[in-house]
Amino acid sequence: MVCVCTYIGASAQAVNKHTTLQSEIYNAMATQSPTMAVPTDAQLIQAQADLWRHSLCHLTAMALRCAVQLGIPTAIHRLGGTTSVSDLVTALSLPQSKMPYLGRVLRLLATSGALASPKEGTYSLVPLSYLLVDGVFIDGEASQKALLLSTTSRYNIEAALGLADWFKKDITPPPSPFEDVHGATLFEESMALLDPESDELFHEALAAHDHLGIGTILRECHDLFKGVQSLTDCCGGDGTTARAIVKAFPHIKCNVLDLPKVIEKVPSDGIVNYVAGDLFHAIPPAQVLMLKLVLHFWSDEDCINILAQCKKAIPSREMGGKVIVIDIVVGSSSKEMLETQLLVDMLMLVCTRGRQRDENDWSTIFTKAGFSGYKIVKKLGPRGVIEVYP
Ligand SMILES: C[S@+](CC[C@H](N)C(=O)[O-])C[C@H]1O[C@@H](n2cnc3c(N)ncnc32)[C@H](O)[C@@H]1O
Repeated sequence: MVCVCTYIGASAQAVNKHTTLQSEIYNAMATQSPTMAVPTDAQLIQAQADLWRHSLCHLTAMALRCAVQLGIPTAIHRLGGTTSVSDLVTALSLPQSKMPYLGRVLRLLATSGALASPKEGTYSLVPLSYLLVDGVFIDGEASQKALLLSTTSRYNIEAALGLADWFKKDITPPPSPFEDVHGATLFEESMALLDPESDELFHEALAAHDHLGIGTILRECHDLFKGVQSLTDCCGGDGTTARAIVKAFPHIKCNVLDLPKVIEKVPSDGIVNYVAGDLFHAIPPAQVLMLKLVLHFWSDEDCINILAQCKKAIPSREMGGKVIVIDIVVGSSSKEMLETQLLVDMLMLVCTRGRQRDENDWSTIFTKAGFSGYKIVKKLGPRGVIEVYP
């Protein structure tokens, strides 16, 4: 690294006009950041390009949102999986005059990996965009359209725009930036009162997010359920996960615990036993409890309280007692995967009071809740499947 002072000193010795100008620029930078090494010309050009990318990447999300709102993934699917821009314009009944503009949106989406472009001017689905096709079915309804539309909704964007103001306020316990900006809490009555349509979209998005992947877990972590006689899925909603478990392991007796307002809307199915309650107060006992995509929604203190309730509801480790936690475990050798995990953590920061945790965080919480040990059984993409032992 070249120290600022040395660099400026060297520039000052040069005599031509160009270097004098450069020296002035470097001097101005050095005044602002005396410890930062002055970037070279190549670094400056790269830094400017990187800055453009960082400050404009929300437009990739907006381009994807626009594609979903126009029904592009579904249209490509119906056209056989690959299509030209002109066929897409016709299929979507868009004005022909918009064809060049649509081509530019599709080009960005292909470059960012949301579509593929097998040859110039043609576009096809990739697994990501396949998840945005209407009615796509993989181990159940798998379309993630609602998730995309909710994370890019004006409510989420406005909450993120309020982040700097939120940091300056000293309120204990802090509301989320979402609550601070909108005066309503995601997934609660206040949001339904503020905007029933968006509240419905947020719930649809949550269900889409939570339901995708149980089939993979059951296939990849078969041993997790070996010898299990009974299981309570805590915060199991409408029982989608529990029914999938019973389908794969018919001998397991499954309970689903959720709030009364959720359970009263679930028709009994003769497959799963639905229990209305609050996991902070009492959990229906079982050999194994499952907390799938639950704890990231809560603070560390709440997680410890929830896990302490779990411990009361299971038998000893020798009797097969355990809690299965399925949640993000932050940390990956892939920069892209780590960035994904941290972006989801930012989503939690902006919209909820929860957070994503690394292995160290998880270990601390398990110990504080009185558990004797844990094992990360499998990492599935950004998530980990963890067994926690009493
Ligand atoms: C994100 S979690 C559900 C994730 C779910 N386990 C899955 O993987 O599909 C949301 C659920 O937690 C439920 N819930 C929230 N607070 C609860 C509480 N105190 N006791 C029981 N259920 C609760 C909500 O009603 C909602 O159904």
